[in-house]
Amino acid sequence: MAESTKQQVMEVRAGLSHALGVAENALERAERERDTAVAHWERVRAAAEGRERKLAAARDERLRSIEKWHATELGALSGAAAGAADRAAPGAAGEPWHSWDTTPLPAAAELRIGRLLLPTAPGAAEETPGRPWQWDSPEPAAPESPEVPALVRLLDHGHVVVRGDRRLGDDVVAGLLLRALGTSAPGSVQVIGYDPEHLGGGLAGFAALAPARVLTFVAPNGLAALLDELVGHVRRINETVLAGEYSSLRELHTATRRRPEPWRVAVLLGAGELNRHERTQLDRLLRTGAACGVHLIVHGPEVEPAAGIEFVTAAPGADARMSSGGDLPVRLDPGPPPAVLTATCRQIAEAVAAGPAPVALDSLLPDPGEEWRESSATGLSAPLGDSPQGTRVLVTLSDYPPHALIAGPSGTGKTNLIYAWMGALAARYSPAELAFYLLDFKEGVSFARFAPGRRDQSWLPHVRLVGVNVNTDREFGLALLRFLGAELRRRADAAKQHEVTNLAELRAEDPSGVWPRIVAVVDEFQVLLAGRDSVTTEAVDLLEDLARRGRSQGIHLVLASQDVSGIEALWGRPALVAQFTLRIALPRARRVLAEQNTAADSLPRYHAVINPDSGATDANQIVRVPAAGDREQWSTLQHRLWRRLPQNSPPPRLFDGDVQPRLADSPDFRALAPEDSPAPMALLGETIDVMSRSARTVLRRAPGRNLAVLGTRVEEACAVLATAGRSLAAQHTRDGARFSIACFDQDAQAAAEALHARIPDCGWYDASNVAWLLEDAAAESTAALPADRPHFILLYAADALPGGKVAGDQLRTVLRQGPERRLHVLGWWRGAGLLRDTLGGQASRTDPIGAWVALDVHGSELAPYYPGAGAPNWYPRPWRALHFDRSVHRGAEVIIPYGAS
Ligand SMILES: Nc1ncnc2c1ncn2[C@@H]1O[C@H](COP(=O)(O)OP(=O)(O)OP(=O)(O)O)[C@@H](O)[C@H]1O
Repeated sequence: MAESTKQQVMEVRAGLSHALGVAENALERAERERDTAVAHWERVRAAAEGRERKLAAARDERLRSIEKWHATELGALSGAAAGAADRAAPGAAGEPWHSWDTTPLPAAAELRIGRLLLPTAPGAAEETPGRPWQWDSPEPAAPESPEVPALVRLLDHGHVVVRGDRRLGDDVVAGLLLRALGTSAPGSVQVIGYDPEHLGGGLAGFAALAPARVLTFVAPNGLAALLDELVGHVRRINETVLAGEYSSLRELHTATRRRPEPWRVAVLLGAGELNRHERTQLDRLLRTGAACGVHLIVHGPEVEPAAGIEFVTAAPGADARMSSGGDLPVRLDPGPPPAVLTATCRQIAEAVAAGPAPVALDSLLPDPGEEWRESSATGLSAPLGDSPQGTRVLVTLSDYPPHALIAGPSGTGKTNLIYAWMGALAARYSPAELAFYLLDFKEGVSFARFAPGRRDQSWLPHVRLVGVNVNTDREFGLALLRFLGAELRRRADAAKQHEVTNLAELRAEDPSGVWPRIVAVVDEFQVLLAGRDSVTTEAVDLLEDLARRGRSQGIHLVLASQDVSGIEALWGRPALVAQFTLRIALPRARRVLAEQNTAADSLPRYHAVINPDSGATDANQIVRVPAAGDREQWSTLQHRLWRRLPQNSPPPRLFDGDVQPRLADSPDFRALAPEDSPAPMALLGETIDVMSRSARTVLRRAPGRNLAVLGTRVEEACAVLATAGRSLAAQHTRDGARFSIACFDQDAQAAAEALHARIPDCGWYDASNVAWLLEDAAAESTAALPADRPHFILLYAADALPGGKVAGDQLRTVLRQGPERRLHVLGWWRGAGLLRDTLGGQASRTDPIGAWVALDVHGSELAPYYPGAGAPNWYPRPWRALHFDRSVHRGAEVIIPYGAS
């Protein structure tokens, strides 16, 4: 190969290697530059990432703090809302149904219908990403934030209109009503239902309230009347209760703590169209009712939004709304469980039927140590209780009103009212200022507590007389009236003497005299006036006189009656009734107030209408009477007053018609002493009188001075003869009189023997030897001169005298002629006709029997032994006898034989 070629190859090679070298250098440089650029990029990117991270961290941090703040703030707000709700709706107003119970509150509360669904923080809503906020969980699981109840204002605030789903709306209405009832005192919420579609079915769960009239229904056509009535209440309350002084009952309650009117909640259900009048009245009530405690719950009729009206839209789930909650969803509570509803209604009805808790008697009394400070010179005044407005109601007896008429059906508290009144008077006036005379014609012993008894020896110091169990002894009423009549005359005489006209003046003129005002209380007085007989006639005359003239002499009558007949008994005597200007009516009392005055019809239990103006409506005062019936409470007062009495003060006279008096207790018997009086006195029994006096017949030396006891009742006949025998014996020394007893009835043997044993040297005769006695007595009776000592012959069953005509003639001789010669027969005949036989048959004269005591013998049978044409008015009754003595009596008197003593 040529050199040049070689050369050329070498040159090419050199050129190539040079070029390669250059290229390698360039590559190397380029690669370095690339590395530098990559490193730079890497740095920039790292820096960028770092920055991004920092920013994200900062953002996250910020977000977290925002969320935290939000959650805290929301929690605090819902906590505050829940707390406020608890305060606004405590107890039964807000408690869930499962733990619900009634809790009467001092003031009206807001009422829960469900709960407000508040927004919650996003952290609590993981399941629904993408939504910044969510409504809290519809499940009943406890929400994160405290539950905020949805509350509506009803009582004392406004009205509630429920719309939307009918069934859920019914639940809202039921819940609201139950909470309203459960948060107020029983009876203070009255519900009136208008349910034309379901005829009350919409409020069926509340049916238990109906008997207590806490719930009433109006008829389907009664809406207008109901609205009119409610408007009437609003007008009346505005005029007479708020009377310009308060703007609402709520304000009145806040100022005085009193609530004189109930809340009236009218529930209007159904979707009927309202007519113009109804619409106008409804609008009136919506505007003005709440201030007067008249509230509407409307679930049906359309109502325009207005202040004070809460609109609740019932819907399931979270779709319910209430107007005061804005857009916040409401989850409504279910309706109250039926068991809770019925149990509560029953409990409320029972509480209403049982009436309000009694007030204590102490509330009427002055403080201990302050008793007996008042003067009765011008009248007697004492509180009887509080009015519904909380003011004291004073009851006065004076010149006007002088007398009182009290009426109330049995069990309404008439006796209690009398006790309370007496207690209030007795604590204020001393016995020198006030005296009570008490008579109870009711069966029972209600006034007995005022007199000493076996268990309690104390008595009410003012009480001078207590008559109990006198329902068959109308004569005792008469005796009281006679006694008061005599006292009236005594006072009138004293007034004349001092030239004064009334008690106040008499007391001023005669400061040392004791002139207490007398209050005579006659319970069930109509018994006294029942019957067309001499007792009624005389009682009415006496009553009339006392009522008319007693006023100025300080004698006050208080007549009480439980039934209308009591008042009717007086009704034919307008002049008498007119004097009884103080009228007291207990619940449902009839005729005691003026005819148009119906206040007693709507009186609650333990209340009374006090009316000092003859029952005129304007003078009504309602009073809540305290409980005075409780023996404990009463005896505390009685003992307190009794201890103030001076030692040895006499107890009152207690006349108990059920108790047989004892001869040994008779003041007249105890006063007897042997004195050989020419007019020995045979006591016979106790008279029915204010003073405990013994009936007597005087066996002086005069024709007819014999005594006949007539009737078949052995025990009573023996009691009368024993009384006569013992009292006669007590008036003679051992030899001062001769006593002979003859007994022809086996049943009377023991009693006759007992008397025989009590009388010293008393002769004893029976069928075997009575002939001697009669022979002897007949001879004495026809002797020329009277005996030097009396001879009392006591014959038991004289009609069974043996010895035929001879003995009969002898006895007749003794009866006719003996008394003039100091021989007196005290005989028991077992019938009025049998006595007539002894005297000689139908045509015979009866004047040998100057005195008689009749037992179970009818008045008509006594006619022959009674002067004039008539017969005494007498219907036999156990352990009572009729006594008549020609020498002293105008009419016969009822007596009570002395019992075994
Ligand atoms: N104001 C009252 N507060 C509490 N209890 C009362 C009150 N008034 C009466 N009661 C109670 O009611 C019952 C009946 O009362 P009360 O005997 O006075 O009636 P009444 O009208 O006299 O009845 P009756 O004529 O049948 O005797 C009693 O048990 C009594 O204790």
